[in-house]
Amino acid sequence: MIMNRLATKAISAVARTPSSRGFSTTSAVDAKVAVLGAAGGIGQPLSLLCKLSPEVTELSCYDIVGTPGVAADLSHIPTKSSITGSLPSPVSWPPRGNGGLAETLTGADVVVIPAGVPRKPGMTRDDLFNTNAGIVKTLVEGCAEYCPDAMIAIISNPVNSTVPIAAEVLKKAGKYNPNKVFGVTTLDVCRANTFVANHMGVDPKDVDVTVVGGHAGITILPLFSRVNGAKFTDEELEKITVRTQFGGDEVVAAKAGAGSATLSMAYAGYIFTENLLKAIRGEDIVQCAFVESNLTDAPYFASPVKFGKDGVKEILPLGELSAYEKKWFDKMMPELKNQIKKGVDFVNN
Ligand SMILES: NC(=O)c1ccc[n+]([C@@H]2O[C@H](COP(=O)([O-])OP(=O)(O)OC[C@H]3O[C@@H](n4cnc5c(N)ncnc54)[C@H](O)[C@@H]3O)[C@@H](O)[C@H]2O)c1
Ligand SMILES: O=C(O)C[C@H](O)C(=O)O
Repeated sequence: MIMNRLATKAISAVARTPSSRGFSTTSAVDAKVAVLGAAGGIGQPLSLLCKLSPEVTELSCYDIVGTPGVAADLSHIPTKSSITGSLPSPVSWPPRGNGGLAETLTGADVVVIPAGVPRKPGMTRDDLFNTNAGIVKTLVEGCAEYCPDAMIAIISNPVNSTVPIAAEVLKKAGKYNPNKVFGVTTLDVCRANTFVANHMGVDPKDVDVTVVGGHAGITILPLFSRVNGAKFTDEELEKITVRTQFGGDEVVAAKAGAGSATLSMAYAGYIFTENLLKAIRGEDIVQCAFVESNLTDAPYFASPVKFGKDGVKEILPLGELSAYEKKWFDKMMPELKNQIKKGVDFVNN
């Protein structure tokens, strides 16, 4: 329930904000958000949503291409947040300062990372590892140097490996705070909510599915047994569970070589980010996230997490799984642990 209430509130905030007449005055405290990979399929709409958000006062967009244009474009939207766009070289919009990662990250409260290549049909998320592991490593090294206290929200796939990569990079730099590094699994929750609401014939805002595990195929485990009033035949439950686990593949297939989910991910990334900013401002927030965790014998696990101003405040108990969910849980664990280990080894070997 909590996440959906927040999602609804967040959307109504957006709906109010982009008036050509005025500027939102909702946020009381300055908050800088940096989007790394901001010129990409996710990065552009995510940056747009951040520019519209009353929770963001400063938005810095970074990519290896295109960000001066993205920033100049977004800067014409009449919301009160300031905006910059930087490339790795000292090129930025507006043309001042040194650009680069240093300017992008210095002073950031939240860093959101959708940088990296997306899947094509026939690929798994793990097939992205060779390219994206290095990208995430370099960007998080920048975070360690320029914004060691920021919360880091990782979207780049494979999330089950890129989050451990980020943690190991920060450990090496002596800057790791496990409460401030998260993999974004919100899109799995969005999909589960949408699919179950369609099944039940209710408004998606009235359901909030807990999704645990990781973010790849069978490591995604939606706990539909906890949805009040939901009734499934065995066949229906299997269908909706597998559809949630492989929702990403559905989009990759439909895009037919042009990438993976971007618009729904921008929405999900924005909800996650805005919730972090609300937590920083003192609201108690509960949302699912892939974090360092001792709930299971996997060192990282996605589950409902309570967030406060310093990041993770409490990882909520997993609770009891149904027999059907336990079957998936047992199947998922070896895969999840392998993908985590692959990320840890990438930095240390
Ligand atoms: N966590 C999730 O639920 C989820 C959902 C959808 C997509 N994703 C992942 O998000 C990533 C991005 O997807 P997309 O569709 O936006 O891809 P995209 O190719 O459209 O955009 C990626 C952007 O990253 C930039 N980039 C590459 N190397 C960079 C670097 N070193 N520094 C800064 N920027 C760099 C590219 O220039 C590009 O603009 C993919 O890995 C995809 O699998 C995750
Ligand atoms: O499926 C993908 O490769 C992108 C993303 O992880 C998703 O779940 O949509």
